[in-house]
Amino acid sequence: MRDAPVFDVRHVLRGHRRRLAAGLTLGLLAACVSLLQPLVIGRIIQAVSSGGSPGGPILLAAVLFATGAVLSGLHGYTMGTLGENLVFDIRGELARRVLRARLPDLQRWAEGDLLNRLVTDTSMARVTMSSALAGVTSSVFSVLGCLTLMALIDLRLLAVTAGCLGAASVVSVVLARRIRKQAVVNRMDTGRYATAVDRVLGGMSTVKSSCAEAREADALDGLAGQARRSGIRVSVMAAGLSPAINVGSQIALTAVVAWGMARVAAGDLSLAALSAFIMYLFYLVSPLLTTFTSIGRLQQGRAAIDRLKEVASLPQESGPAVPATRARPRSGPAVEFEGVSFRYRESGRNALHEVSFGVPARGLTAIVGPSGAGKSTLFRLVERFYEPDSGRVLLYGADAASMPLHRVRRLTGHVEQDHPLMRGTVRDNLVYACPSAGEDDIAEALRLVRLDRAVERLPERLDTELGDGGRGLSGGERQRLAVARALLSRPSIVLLDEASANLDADTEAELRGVVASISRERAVVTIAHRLSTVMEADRIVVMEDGRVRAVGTHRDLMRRDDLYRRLVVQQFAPIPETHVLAAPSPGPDEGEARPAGTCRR
Ligand SMILES: Nc1ncnc2c1ncn2[C@@H]1O[C@H](COP(=O)(O)OP(=O)(O)OP(=O)(O)O)[C@@H](O)[C@H]1O
Repeated sequence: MRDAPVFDVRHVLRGHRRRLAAGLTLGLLAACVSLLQPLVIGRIIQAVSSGGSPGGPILLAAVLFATGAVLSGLHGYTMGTLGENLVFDIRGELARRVLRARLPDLQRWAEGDLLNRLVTDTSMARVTMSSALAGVTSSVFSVLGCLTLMALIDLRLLAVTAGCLGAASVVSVVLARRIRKQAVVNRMDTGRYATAVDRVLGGMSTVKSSCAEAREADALDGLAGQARRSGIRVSVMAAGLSPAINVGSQIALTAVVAWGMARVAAGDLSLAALSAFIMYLFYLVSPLLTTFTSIGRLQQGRAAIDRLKEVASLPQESGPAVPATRARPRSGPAVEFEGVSFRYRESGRNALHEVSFGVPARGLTAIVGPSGAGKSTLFRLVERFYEPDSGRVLLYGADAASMPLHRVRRLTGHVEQDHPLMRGTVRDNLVYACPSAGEDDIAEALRLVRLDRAVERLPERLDTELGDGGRGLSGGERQRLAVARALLSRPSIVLLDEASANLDADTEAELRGVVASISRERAVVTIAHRLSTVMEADRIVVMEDGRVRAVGTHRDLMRRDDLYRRLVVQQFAPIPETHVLAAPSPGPDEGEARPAGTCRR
């Protein structure tokens, strides 16, 4: 495992230095041009009052207005595209880190929360970077320019202005900090809401069949209300930014006019200088307001970026993430467990204890045992989703821990127990692990799992769209499609987790034939609760409480392993007569509609 390298906006900004520099330069030029405008307007007034021709200054003013408009448009465009490019990079980097994250760490995250961060928080970061960054950069230049020109006119009036606006600025800075804290809370509340929505959408049929719609709607309302309250707190604080600056500037204006006029009367200051100063004071207010409201928005964006940093810090899988090439198996057993012990971090006890057994390079190896015995955990270790705490997993004699990850995954084809399919067409699902598969290979894989006729009957055949989890196919068809997908990439080791769980007796018998034929040329390891599917396996590994209890053939194990014998007997025992004959005694309301209120869900 390796930790993800530091993810920071500054780090991401490095790749966009030129555009940033261009944006800042344009902002600076736009500010300079707008600062020149009062000077030229002064010259127009002067020309008119002295009876001269104002044509020249008017033309200059027109040029300045046009140049200012073009420059600020270009500045907005440059900073806007900078924001979009930055967020594009951030999204790409985050997607790569999520895809390469270690599965156990990733699975600790609620899917809804992760989705909310990747979509909503990145959008928020985009708004921050495109509009708020543009606002801050251009307005800061205008503020600094105004202050410089005001200082040149009269330092003492500037001190009064700075005193009044400085106090307002301190209030605004304090508010901006609080906005960030509240924005973090609001983003978390929104994340909780997204998680709850995702949970409900994922279990919609359970919600409906449990009559839980009203309960879930109330729970969602509660979470939405929480997000609303924290959102309102952010808005209230953000709304306080403008009044603080407005009040500060009004007090400054009153003080400057009152004291300035007194000084004009005393002959200490010219009326022209006071007018120019007041004009700049008016000019100062708008960029100052933009600066602080943009800072407020930047703080909200930083809250979103902080949440993105948490996603980016997900520990990454080790091994080079290079395009996979087909791994060439060496001789020897396909898989060997050597004294492997393993405990899930969340769990108090070991899922596997000192497990040792081998899987030959050819043939069918079955793993059986009661629920929770550790069977699926073995597959997770072979695929290196998890690393053993002690012991080794060897693939064709090489320690899987020291092999490049893509090689381990290329060696194996895994049919998982749950959700083996994704939204997309039948073809997308089939060629997922082997996008270059040809039509003949696809047809052959479908024929092998006896799915060819079922696919022919679909409205768009291979191009029929499936819903989430493969909705649109029956459970058995989904399972066979997942097996076909695993076979299509021609792995050396096929891992089938409960691969026959959803099959009817005929299809199960057919699939058994398929498994037997593919196991002639590769290692097939299958986990099955239905022992009928594995009785012909070349070797059967019996697991109990995370330990290997016995290894042998069906005949062997029937003779010498109590647990195996019990599992077989339980499965093939006839249904006791009491279970067949004993019907539930009729209740008082038998045949009548269930009275209202009986369902207390
Ligand atoms: N992600 C996990 N986090 C914590 N504990 C887990 C996790 N997955 C499995 N376990 C625990 O590890 C043990 C072995 O689980 P495993 O899924 O390997 O059993 P199994 O034999 O495949 O069971 P089944 O036949 O019911 O699928 C169980 O006690 C289970 O509760």
